[in-house]
Amino acid sequence: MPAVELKILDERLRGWGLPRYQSAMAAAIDLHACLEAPVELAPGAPPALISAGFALHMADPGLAALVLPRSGLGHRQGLVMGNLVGLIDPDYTGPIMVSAWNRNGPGTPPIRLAPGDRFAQLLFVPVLRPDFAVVEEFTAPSERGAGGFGSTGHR
Ligand SMILES: O=c1ccn([C@H]2C[C@H](O)[C@@H](COP(=O)(O)OP(=O)(O)OP(=O)(O)O)O2)c(=O)[nH]1
Ligand SMILES: [Mg+2]
Repeated sequence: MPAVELKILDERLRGWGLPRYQSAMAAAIDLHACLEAPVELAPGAPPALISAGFALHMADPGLAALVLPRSGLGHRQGLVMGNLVGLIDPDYTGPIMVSAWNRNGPGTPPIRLAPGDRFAQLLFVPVLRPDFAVVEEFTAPSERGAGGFGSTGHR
């Protein structure tokens, strides 16, 4: 696949590590928190919008990227995304931003983030963009029909 253009917006990334896969088969690249100073995310506080310090131009309608929590931080510490999943469009050329949210309940300690911390990850995904045929009735029968939301049971 052709290389995706990437612009470094924060020179500190050159020291922290340019966007890269952390292992031979890692699916996502880790994002560094491009902060000026450490921040504390208090439980229940609104998410903080933090730059990942670079911009992309995927320029391919068949491509997009998702901003996801890192499993360890999300599961153990409660650091997740305020938008749950961030979507980066292939025509977006601004800084990759991460909505960092402490999902823990009241009375728990704040989550501390320091400049350069790897605090989220970016997963590239293929995108399908079908055209739509507006119809009055669906042409083909469907075994499921309108059944959803647990209609097939639990066991
Ligand atoms: O976590 C995120 C989510 C979005 N974006 C950027 C890239 C994305 O392409 C753009 C728009 O995102 P989205 O379409 O999800 O948000 P919107 O609220 O619909 O904004 P817009 O009206 O600009 O499409 O914002 C980020 O940098 N980080
Ligand atoms: Mg949008």
